[in-house]
Amino acid sequence: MTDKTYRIQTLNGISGAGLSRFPDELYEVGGGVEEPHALLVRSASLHDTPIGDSVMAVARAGAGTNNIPVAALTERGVPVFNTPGANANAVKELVLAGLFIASRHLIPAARFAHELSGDDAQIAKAVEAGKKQFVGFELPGRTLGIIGLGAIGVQVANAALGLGLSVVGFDPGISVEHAWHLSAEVERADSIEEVFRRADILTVHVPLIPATRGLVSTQRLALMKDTAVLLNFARAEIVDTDAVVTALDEDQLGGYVCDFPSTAVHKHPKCISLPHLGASTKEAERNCAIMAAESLRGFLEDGQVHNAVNFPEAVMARAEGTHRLVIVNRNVPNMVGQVSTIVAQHGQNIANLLNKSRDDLAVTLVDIEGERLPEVLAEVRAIDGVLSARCI
Ligand SMILES: NC(=O)c1ccc[n+]([C@@H]2O[C@H](COP(=O)([O-])OP(=O)(O)OC[C@H]3O[C@@H](n4cnc5c(N)ncnc54)[C@H](O)[C@@H]3O)[C@@H](O)[C@H]2O)c1
Ligand SMILES: O=C(O)[C@H](O)COP(=O)(O)O
Repeated sequence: MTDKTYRIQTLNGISGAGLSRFPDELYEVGGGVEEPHALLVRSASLHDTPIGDSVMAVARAGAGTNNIPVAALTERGVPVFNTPGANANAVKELVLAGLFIASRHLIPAARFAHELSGDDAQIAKAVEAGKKQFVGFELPGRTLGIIGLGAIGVQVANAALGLGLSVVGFDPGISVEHAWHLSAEVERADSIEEVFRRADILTVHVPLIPATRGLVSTQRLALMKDTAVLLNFARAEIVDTDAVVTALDEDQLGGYVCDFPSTAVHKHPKCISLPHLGASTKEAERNCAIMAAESLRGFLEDGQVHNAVNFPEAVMARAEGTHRLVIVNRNVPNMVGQVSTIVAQHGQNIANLLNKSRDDLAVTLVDIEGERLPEVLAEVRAIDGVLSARCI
C-alpha cells in the first residue's frame, strides 16, 4: 500500500483514457490496490465480494448497476455512480446490427458461405443454389416496438424512423430530458401489451430491477406475431429465456437476437447471441471510463455527487479558504440544525452549505472558515442518523 491520498481498485479492464484522469501524485490505481477508497468496475459482480470499510464510493463504467449491491451500499452511506448515456450510441449501433442480422439472416448466411468448398465455379454454383434459404424482409413499413425509452431506447427509436420503420414505444417513467430527444413520430403505447401485440420487431431497453425481471414472459410472448423478432441488448434476466425457446420451437416467435449467450440460446437455430458486445467500442469504453473517473474524483476530492444512482445530485463550488465537511445522513428533520449548532459551538463560521435529499438519504456539504477541528468531525459523526462524515 502506498501513502497516496486516494486508492482506487479496478475490478475490470478500464480504458486508459479514464484511468489517466487520476493524477499520479494523488492516486494509486490498479487491480491489486489494497484498502481502496473507491472501486471502479464494469460488469464484474460485487454481490459476493466483500466491500471493506475503507470504500467510500463505487463507480460503474457503464449503465447497468445490477452487478452492484446498491441497497446495502446506500445503507452504509456509499454512493454508486454510473455513466448515463456514455455507451448509448454503441448499443444503438449494435441493436441496428441486430435488426439487419435478423431481417436478412446474416449469421447463418455467412456461416453457409464459410462452409463452401471447391473451385470458384463450384462455389458460384452452390451460392446460387443455396441463397434462396436466406431470403429476408425489408424494414420500411414494419413496426419496431421499444420497451424503455431512456438513453438507448430513444436513440434506437430515432434511428429506426430513419430506416423507414414505424416505432411504438412504452416507458411510463420516461425522463423529461429523454422525452425532449425522442422524435414526435414515435407513437406512445397505452400499455406494454400493446407493444407486444403490434411489434414486428421488439427491443427491450430497461434496467434489470425486480419489476423488469422476466418482463418478456410466456403471457406476453403469446401476444406477439408468430413471425416477430425479439431483440434483447439489455440484460438476459429481463427475458424468460425458457419461454422464448418454447415460443421459437413452437413457431410462435420468429427469432431471438441477444447479447447474452447461454446454454439455451447460443446454439439454437433461431437464436443469435453475441458475447455482451453492446458497450464494447473504443469510444464507449473511453466515454464511460472518463465519466466514472470524473465522478469518483468529484466525490473523493470535493464531496460532489454527480450521476449517482442512489444519491441526490449535490454539487457546490468550494468556498475560498475553507475546509469542507461531507456528510451523508438519513433524510430526517433537524440534521442541518444539529450540524450547524456543533460548528457554532466551536466558534466557527459556515461560509456555504448545501443539503440535498433523495428518498431516505441526504447529502450535506458544509464549507467552514478557519482551522480544521477534529472534535467538530467527531461530534458530527456521533449525530444519530449520520451514516458517514469526513473533512476534506
Ligand atoms: N448490452 C450492453 O452491453 C448494454 C450496454 C448498456 C446498457 N445495457 C443495459 O441497458 C439498460 C438501459 O440502458 P439505458 O442507458 O438506456 O438506461 P436509462 O436509465 O437511460 O433508460 C432506462 C429506461 O427504462 C425505463 N424503464 C424502467 N422500467 C421500465 C418498465 N418496467 N417498462 C418500461 N420502461 C421502463 C426507465 O424509465 C428509463 O427511461 C441498462 O440498465 C443496462 O442493463 C446493456
Ligand atoms: O450496462 C452496461 O453498460 C453494459 O452492460 C456494458 O457492460 P460492460 O461494461 O461489461 O461492457
